[in-house]
Order: sequence, then C-alpha cells, then structure tokens
Amino acid sequence: MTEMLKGIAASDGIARAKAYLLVQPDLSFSKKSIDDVDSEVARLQAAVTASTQELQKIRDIAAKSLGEEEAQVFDAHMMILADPEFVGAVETGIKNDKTNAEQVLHNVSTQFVEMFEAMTDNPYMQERAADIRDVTKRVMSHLLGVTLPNPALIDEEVVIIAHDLTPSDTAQLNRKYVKGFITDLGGRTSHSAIMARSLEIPAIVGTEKATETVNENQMVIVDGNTGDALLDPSADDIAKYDQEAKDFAAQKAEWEKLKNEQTVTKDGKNYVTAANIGTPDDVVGATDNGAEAVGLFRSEFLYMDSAELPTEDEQFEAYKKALEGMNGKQVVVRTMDIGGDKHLSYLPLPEEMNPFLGYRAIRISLDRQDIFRTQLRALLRASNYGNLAIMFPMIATVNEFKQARAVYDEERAKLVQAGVAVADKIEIGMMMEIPAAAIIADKLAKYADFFSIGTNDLIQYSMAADRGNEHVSYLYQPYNPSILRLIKRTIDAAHAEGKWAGMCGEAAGDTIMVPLLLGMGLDEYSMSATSILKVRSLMSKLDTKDMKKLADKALNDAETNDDVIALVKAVTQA
Ligand SMILES: C=C(OP(=O)(O)O)C(=O)O
Ligand SMILES: [Mg+2]
Repeated sequence: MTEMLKGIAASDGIARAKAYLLVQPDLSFSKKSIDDVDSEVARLQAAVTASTQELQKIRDIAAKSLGEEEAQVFDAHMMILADPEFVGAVETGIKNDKTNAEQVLHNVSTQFVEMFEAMTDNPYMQERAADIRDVTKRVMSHLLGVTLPNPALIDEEVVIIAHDLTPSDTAQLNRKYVKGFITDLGGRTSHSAIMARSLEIPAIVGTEKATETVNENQMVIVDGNTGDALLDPSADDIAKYDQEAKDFAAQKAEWEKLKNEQTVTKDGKNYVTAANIGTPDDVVGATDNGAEAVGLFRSEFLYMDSAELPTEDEQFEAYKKALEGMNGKQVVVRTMDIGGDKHLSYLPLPEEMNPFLGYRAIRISLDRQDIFRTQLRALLRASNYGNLAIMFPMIATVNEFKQARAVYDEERAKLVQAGVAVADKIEIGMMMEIPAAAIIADKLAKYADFFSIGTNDLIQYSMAADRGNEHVSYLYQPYNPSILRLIKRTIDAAHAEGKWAGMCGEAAGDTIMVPLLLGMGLDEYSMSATSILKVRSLMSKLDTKDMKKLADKALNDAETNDDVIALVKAVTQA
C-alpha cells in the first residue's frame, strides 16, 4: 500500500530511490558486574578492532568520494583507538572494577571529554572532545551489536531519511548516490534546505515523522516541488512521477536557453540575477546556471569545512578562486556568519538559550577582531583578481556598521601602506535582515554602499518565528504586508542615497515574490543558482509598470500573506 508523507518543499525536483535511514541507534546499556574479566577485556578488544576496521573502510571511501581533507577526521578517530592511554584505561577499569565494558568505556570517555572540554584556552584540544565522543559511540555500537549509520559508505542510489541534517552532515553526502532527502525537522530556509538547493538534490523538510514512518530500504519518491513523499509507490505512481521528472527536465531545458542572456523585463528594463554560493567550487554551478554575479558568498562555509580557523592565505586562495571563476562579474562576499545554527567545533561558543538571538555573525567579528581582521586582509588581497564587494551580516545598528567599516578601512590602509595591491573600488555593504535595521534604513544608507535583504532572517525576526522550527513554519510569510513594507522601505532608502538594493534571502528566487520585488524596484536578485533561469524567464514576461501597481496594492490594500498571493496570481496568471 502506498503511503503518503507530507512536509515542506525544500528543493525542486523529483527523486526515486531506496530509503537510507540516517538515524542514531539506541546505545543505552545497564551496568553489570563481571566475573570473567579476561573475556570481557577480549570483548572490548574485539569491538575496538571492528571499529578500527570500519573506520579504515570509511576513511578510504570518504577520501575517494569527498576528498582527502574530509577523510582526515577518521584518521583522528583511528588514532584515539590506537592510543594505549584511552583503550588501556578502559581495560584497566574492567579488571579493577569487575564491571562490564560498556559501563567502563562510558566512564573513561566521560573523563576524557571533560578533560578536553576544560581546556578553554586551547580550541584544538577542545575539539578532541568531539572526536572522543564519536569514537566512543562507534565502539559502543560494536559492544551492543547495533549498526551506526555511515553515510560516507553509501555506494548505491538512496534517499536519505534523517531527523535533521546539519550543514556539515549535508556537506558529507555524496551527490552521486544521494538522490534526495527527507527530514523530520527544518523549514524552507533552514540551512539543510539551502544546501539541498545548492547541491540540486530534491528535498522535503519538516515532515515531523519521516524517521518514524519510513523503513530502511523502502522505495521512496521525493517530490521536492510540492513537499509530498510517496512510500512504496504503485506502478501508476512511478509512471506519473517519472513523467513529472521528464517534464521538469524539459522545462529546465527550455530555461537553459536563457543562460547567456541578460535579465530583461518585457518592457526592456535590466536587472541582475545572481547566485548564492557557499564555497568557491560552487562558482561552476553559478556560471552553469547563467549567474550574472554572486550576490552572496556565505564565507562561513570556509570556516565550517576546516578543522581549525582557516589561515589568511587559505582564505585568500578561496576568494581569489571565486573572483577569477566569475571572470570580472561582481562577487559579494559576506563576512563570517557563525552562530545560530552554524557552529565551528574549534571555536566553542557559549551555551545560549536563544542562539539565533545571541552571539552571532558581526557580533562575533567585532568581538573577535583577530578573526575578523584576518578575513578582511584575505579579502583585500584577493580583491585584485576580480570584482569584489564585501558585506557584513546581522547589522542591527548604525554603530555596528561604522565599527565594522572602520576595521575594514584600517586593514585596507595598512595593506596599501605595505605596498600590497588592492582594488581601487570595493563596495562595502550590509545584509538587511534585522527589523530594527530596516526601520532605520534611511540612516544606514548614508554609510553602506548597498543593501542585500536577507529575508530568511528578516522574516524569522519580524515574525518571532524560528526559521528551522516546523511547528511555526506557517509564520514564514514572505508576502505578508509587514515584510513587504520592510523590504520597500529598504529599497527606497537605498535609492534615495543613490545606492543599490538586492536580496539574497530565499525569497529572491520565489516566483510569487519576484513580481512584487520588481514592482518595488529591487535591483539585484540573488538566489540558489538552480532558480536563476526560472526567475529570468519569469521576469522576461513581466512589465515593470504593471508590477508597480501590483506592489502598491499588496503594500496598501492587502491584509494577509494569502491576500498578496491572490493578488499576484490574479495578475501573473491572467
Ligand atoms: C541570506 C540570508 O542569510 P543566511 O540564510 O545565511 O542566514 C538571510 O538571512 O536571508
Ligand atoms: Mg541571515
């Protein structure tokens, strides 16, 4: 019997494959006294050997499919298992306490984790705590005879089913085999959804119960356009969805024709459609999809993909590669936006009740100026290789912007003084993603060279609704007049100072939103690369004068998000 699972459509496309459950098994155990300590030690040793063999296999596959750097984390795990201090302490514990291996392993591991975590002045050693936890989990799974999911070992086509996928989980998935994914948690703008779009993997998030409902190896169809998943589809369903997948491919081929065209409306006005990227490697996808610029380079992924703070030279190479890859087209690099749901294992942040309202983005950069200045120097040095712009994330006040810009000016002056080649003109702008900032956009526009509206955060902060929480996902209302008014205010404020306004939140690639944004005069539209040609095609059919009237109605007459959807549909589908 076919079963249906509903969630939030997170990344376009249709996928059909067997389910792979990326779910942590139950590793609970109870404490037991042991008489035969020798056989208990032997049981531990067998679990350690099995874990090492498994890690070696994962390491080899990860090196081939994901690269040497990603594979190195498994070396660190094998080193712990080879370290007599760790395993030796467990063996001694079993012998002295006459207690089962699970309990002693747990105790020893906790001691090591606490010891490493206490080294607050040494982030490298603190990071070892996470390795100890991971290794302990693996040995425990062998002691208990349960299997841990090993996504790096996937070697056939699958649809991943997970409770949630963090950006680093998502980064480890092999694009060749992972055809789609479905999660319990998340919303359209959670980072797992954004990653799925940049990897062009059809995805559904926020189903609340995918991990409970779907069985390992069950056949699944993921409809990333609607948010519907079908379990054990019938032959008819398969035929229907295969046809939809074909239609989608045909539609994409039609859009492809616009790849080398400019973005022009029906009445001949030019706009910029740009790509959001996470790493310099994404530039290929951006140019393949006809991006006229990179409107958002989320530089924090450089930090997340690294085992420690990336050096100035490493960053310089990454920015240079992105700039050269875009061949003179503008690349807007956003300075590090860590915090919220994006973590760095080597930069422990305080435990916070509300991380999205906490120590994040520019707040960290202004506090940890060592990190910020290194990034700015790398950017300035790279600026000579293309058309660079820089923007600061999460600016709430005029003073934050001024402070960040002053740090930039200082680093720039120092490099120039030292004779380093730096581009003459680098625009310095800011993300507009905090309501307080949007309300004083007229003031900020005096200092910033441009605004890039981050609707993902602007909506979550305006609606007081966590962007990753499926229980409040109904409040993700990009067209609500409240949000539209903040956007309009931002665009008008930029224009009044002769500056440009763009949008790099997910709404910039949304086909209901684009007509409204055109009507409000937005200049630049930056989105997941895979949405660019769809948006360029849509814009070619729209007249800016009609869209202005539409936007005025939405801003002034509409009361709700749904009212606005109806207004847009009445005009664009007429
Ligand atoms: C583009 C944005 O930034 P991020 O999604 O990385 O927070 C946004 O908030 O809209
Ligand atoms: Mg944001």
